[in-house]
Amino acid sequence: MNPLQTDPVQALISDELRQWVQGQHQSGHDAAQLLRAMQDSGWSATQARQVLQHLLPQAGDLPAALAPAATQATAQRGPDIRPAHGQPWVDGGDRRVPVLCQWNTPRIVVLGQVLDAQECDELIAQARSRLRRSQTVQASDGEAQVHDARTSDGMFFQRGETDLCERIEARLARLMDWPVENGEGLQVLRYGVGAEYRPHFDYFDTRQPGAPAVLRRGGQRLATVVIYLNSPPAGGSTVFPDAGVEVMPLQGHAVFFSYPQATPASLSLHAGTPVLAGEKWVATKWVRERRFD
Ligand SMILES: O=C(O)CCC(=O)C(=O)O
Ligand SMILES: [Fe+2]
Repeated sequence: MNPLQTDPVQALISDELRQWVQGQHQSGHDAAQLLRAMQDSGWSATQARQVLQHLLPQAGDLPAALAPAATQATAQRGPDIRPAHGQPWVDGGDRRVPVLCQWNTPRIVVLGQVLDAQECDELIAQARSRLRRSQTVQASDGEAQVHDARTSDGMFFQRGETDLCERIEARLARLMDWPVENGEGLQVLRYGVGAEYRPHFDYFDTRQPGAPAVLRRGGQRLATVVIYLNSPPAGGSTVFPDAGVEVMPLQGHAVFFSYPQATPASLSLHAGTPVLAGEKWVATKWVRERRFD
């Protein structure tokens, strides 16, 4: 055991996870239902039970671990990037893409050279004149709003808007084994010195009044690919606080992560850390459950 972590269970519990468990419990979901939801998100039964027992001591004894067959039967196939037969790369259709690192819970895959330097530079050039201060989706009504948590400039391409977008989208669809039509258009972001994207989830919170409007087009988001279009001299990594993972921004590399269940138990909380020198440019692809029009 790591001598620095005196309570390994507490180390698993972020504020978001705590609030989610307590909120779900208060709104009538019992500990067994929460155990199932956490297992469906990829948690081991042992760790999920430890977390639930810590947060809901009043809930009493939890059921034994769910049989794997029970969770697998409810699990649906979603977008994923998985190298075959222990190979160090995945097939992107028009190129082999190196897999540098991968995690299972949460599912995170770090890829090298998804885009070459020329493609990165071209995408930046196509996006530059269309940048506007980035917005976030307003939870209350589904409208886009400028927000302090997100201090970048950004723009969206339509899906297939340029030959380059089409080529990148076909490559990403092949890598994720998920239809091009289920993807939102590429978003390009530029962060200057000090700009960041504070910890957030990419899925939509279905309890919010604005959710139906957002979900009507293509359903829930299931996964994200963030592609680094340049290499900032310092800062600008992508961090996953619940997974203890930090991905460094290097031109052409990318990080894929998925959240099959749209809850904090997905452990997909992530942030773009402040840029300390120069600029950071990324392209983000979000993919949905169904066709996105
Ligand atoms: O800039 C980053 O590293 C993360 C971007 C991100 O989280 C997003 O676009 O949703
Ligand atoms: Fe994000």
